[in-house]
Amino acid sequence: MYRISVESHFDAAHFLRGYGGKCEQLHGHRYRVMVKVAAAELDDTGLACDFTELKALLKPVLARYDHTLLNDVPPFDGINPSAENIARVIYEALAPEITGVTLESVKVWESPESSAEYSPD
Ligand SMILES: Nc1nc2c(c(=O)[nH]1)N=C([C@H](O)[C@H](O)COP(=O)(O)OP(=O)(O)OP(=O)(O)O)CN2
Ligand SMILES: [Zn+2]
Repeated sequence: MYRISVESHFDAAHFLRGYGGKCEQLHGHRYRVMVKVAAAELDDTGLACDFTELKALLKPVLARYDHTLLNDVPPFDGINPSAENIARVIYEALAPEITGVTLESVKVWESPESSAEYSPD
């Protein structure tokens, strides 16, 4: 099995409703996002999945959230924009777009020290 990943980022503000601490206040992050896919075989070019194509699929998904207040952007107007929820929402947006390889997980960093990763199993 081959596993490959691409990374990108977006900048956004958020707050965590009901958190009961400092993160309930409006603040911002440069969110780093890693997408991992797996493939059993390589194509004739020797690629499991073209990094460029994968990044092109990720770009419009992250553009929905870049330079926004996440709490105003669906579905985060209804669920908290935690790193966990952001990772799952990005996974679910990407999954239908990815063909020929398996989308394994999406990982979101709020800071260099703090991240959440979502995979459906
Ligand atoms: N499991 C999670 N815990 C927390 C999340 C989250 O998404 N998932 N988010 C937050 C806040 O968004 C907060 O911005 C991040 O908290 P923290 O890393 O503690 O804050 P700092 O970046 O200011 O780090 P310091 O080490 O305190 O400087 C909280 N928890
Ligand atoms: Zn935060």
